Amino acid sequence: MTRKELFKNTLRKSVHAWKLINELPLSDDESLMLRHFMDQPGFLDLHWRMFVPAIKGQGTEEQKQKWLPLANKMQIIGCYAQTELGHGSNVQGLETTATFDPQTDQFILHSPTQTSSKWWPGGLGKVSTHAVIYARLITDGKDHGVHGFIVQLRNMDDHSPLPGITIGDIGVKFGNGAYNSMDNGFLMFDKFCIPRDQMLMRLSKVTREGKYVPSDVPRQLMYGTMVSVRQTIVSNASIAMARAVCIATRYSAVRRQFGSQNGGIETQVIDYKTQQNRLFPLLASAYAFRFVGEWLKWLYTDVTQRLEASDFATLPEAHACTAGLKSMTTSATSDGIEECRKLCGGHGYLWCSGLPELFAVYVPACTYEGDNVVLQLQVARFLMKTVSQLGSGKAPAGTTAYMGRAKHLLQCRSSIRKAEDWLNPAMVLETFEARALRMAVSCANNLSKFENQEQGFSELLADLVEAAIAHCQLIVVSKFIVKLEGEIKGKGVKNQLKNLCYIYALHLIHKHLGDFLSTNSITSEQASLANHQLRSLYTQVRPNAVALVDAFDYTDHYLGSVLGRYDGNVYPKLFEEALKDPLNDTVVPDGYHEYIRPLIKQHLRSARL
Ligand SMILES: CCCCCCCCCC/C=C\CCCCCCC/C=C/C(=O)SCCNC(=O)CCNC(=O)[C@H](O)C(C)(C)COP(=O)(O)OP(=O)(O)OC[C@H]1O[C@@H](n2cnc3c(N)ncnc32)[C@H](O)[C@@H]1OP(=O)(O)O
Ligand SMILES: Cc1cc2nc3c(=O)[nH]c(=O)nc-3n(C[C@H](O)[C@H](O)[C@H](O)COP(=O)(O)OP(=O)(O)OC[C@H]3O[C@@H](n4cnc5c(N)ncnc54)[C@H](O)[C@@H]3O)c2cc1C
Repeated sequence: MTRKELFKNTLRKSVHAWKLINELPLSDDESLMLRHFMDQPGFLDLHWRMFVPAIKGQGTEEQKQKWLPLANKMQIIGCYAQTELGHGSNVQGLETTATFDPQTDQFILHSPTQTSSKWWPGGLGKVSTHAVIYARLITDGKDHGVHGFIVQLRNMDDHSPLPGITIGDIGVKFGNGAYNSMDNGFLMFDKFCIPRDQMLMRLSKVTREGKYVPSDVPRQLMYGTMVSVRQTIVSNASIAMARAVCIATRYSAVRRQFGSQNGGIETQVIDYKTQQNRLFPLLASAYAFRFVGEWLKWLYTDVTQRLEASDFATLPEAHACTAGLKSMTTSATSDGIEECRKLCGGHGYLWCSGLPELFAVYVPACTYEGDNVVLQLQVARFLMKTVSQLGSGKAPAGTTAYMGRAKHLLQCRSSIRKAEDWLNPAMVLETFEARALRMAVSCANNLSKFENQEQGFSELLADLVEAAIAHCQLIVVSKFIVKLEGEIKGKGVKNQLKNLCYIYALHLIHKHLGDFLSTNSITSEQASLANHQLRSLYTQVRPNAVALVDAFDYTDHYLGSVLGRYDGNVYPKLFEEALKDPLNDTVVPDGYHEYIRPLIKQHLRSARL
């Protein structure tokens, strides 16, 4: 499809989905499932996942009563317009202004520079009638920082932009199809007025007289919508990883290369240890991200209930966990999808493998809802704070509880003696805890050598990100182990999950061996025992690998991959797909008479001469 056709088709699908949700009707969970199978980014994502939650989280009761019924019936369509041309990560650096005018009781929204143009919001370019806009609030000449506002963008009769608003699509993005179904947009305000009651005032307020009343709760609650989406992105990472792994695993069982003596049957590529060493950790990651996603959903629900009761104690941890896990799982999944493409050899590069589009549509997850490095630095700040409070009497809790055992973890030596010890959950956990704590403490020690903490932080950014990743990996490993300790129906299933859990942990040790050795969390002998155990786990997973991806229960239609077909009938179907290509509509291609024939004839003529 052309961009215009793709966009229009996405409108058609979205509206059809909305109709089904209402007619059947579907519950919230079923609607989410429908979105999942629609399988295309579109304006509904931003309306339901960001616009509505922003009003719910930051609006007053009156604002919710006014706007939510309209939004819930989709009589207005909204998006989340925060990022600008000049600033995305640095939210405090946004430039759009919202100046209160006491004469008219309105805010005047203005884009003072080109870099202040809103740039990127999904659904903004062509669809949304409304947006939650983030802008600097100015009253009586004083800048109070960034706040949210509900703004109507387009005329409800003919969809034209309201006077004072310039709006459009930012253009084609990475890949063919992929995220181009979405109208990511730009927006400029030219002294555009909105009534005062359209500032989202649950946190801070502006009175009729123009007095600014600051929030009596943490101002970071304004970032709550991002926290909520980051949490869902972790579960989505598992879905995307599982999809790529399903394709690569099934195809690896079908594909044969080498290994036959005198014309016998060749080896299935899945039997090569190199293939297993690249594929099985990704299979394990798909499961691991699912379990940590379930746990994160619980954590998010818990913090939401606490916030409603004005208990803000766990907010920093919820922020660190959602930010860090969003970052870690999306980076691993993007890399994993690309690895799956390579695991499928040349055919993985074909569009009909399903992997190129999956990669193209998935990879912006490393950037949206917070650049992955910027988010790990938030985790690092949280860790540095926690380390600095050790010994102050305030015991670290939740995912940093292990830091409370700093004395032991800083000096303990791993008691792994034989390869099977690497299947001991306590020993594995302690190894990850020691590595994470030692990396964090080492950063904190290095930071303390700087007179200026912020300067030190800047200097040590790369180390801090590594410490943050180590902490996040510990969370994933620990939640996998907790899952195994819970009730799992069927001994066979439990055994398979156990194998995957230890593959996940041991492959991380192998991949980050430098960290584990340099922090003395393990010795090189213990590292080689881990490798030995990993190879043995691969052998145990091998006979069940295809069943473990069949368990994701993806239909062929959803996978959209010739290589990942359930029936393994890959080669005839590759031919079928090739023959569908428009280039094969004619035997002699368009352009032959114009370019190829004259070229060949010229050679023939010169040959005769
Ligand atoms: C084959 C075809 C397949 C098709 C498949 C289709 C499938 C598609 C898959 C996708 C499906 C669904 C996806 C879901 C839908 C996703 C839609 C995505 C749309 C994207 C939207 C966006 O991107 S919106 C914009 C997001 N922007 C950001 O994330 C900006 C990042 N920056 C920030 O968050 C902040 O500025 C930053 C945290 C970096 C710093 O903030 P700042 O105010 O400067 O604060 P600091 O001074 O650093 O910190 C102050 C203290 O506040 C703490 N803190 C910061 N943030 C929070 C928070 N959120 N909550 C709580 N506390 C917070 C911070 O830690 C500091 O604390 P301290 O104690 O003072 O140290
Ligand atoms: C597909 C897609 C959809 C989007 N949808 C929306 C939407 O609906 N609404 C919306 O408001 N926004 C949206 N965005 C914008 C998105 O949220 C931002 O692009 C994202 O937050 C990153 O910000 P940035 O572009 O400013 O990156 P930058 O911050 O400019 O990042 C550039 C580089 O600088 C590095 N960097 C930046 N700051 C630091 C630092 N402090 N320390 C170290 N390194 C740093 C980053 O790691 C990165 O390598 C979308 C983006 C994409 C790609």
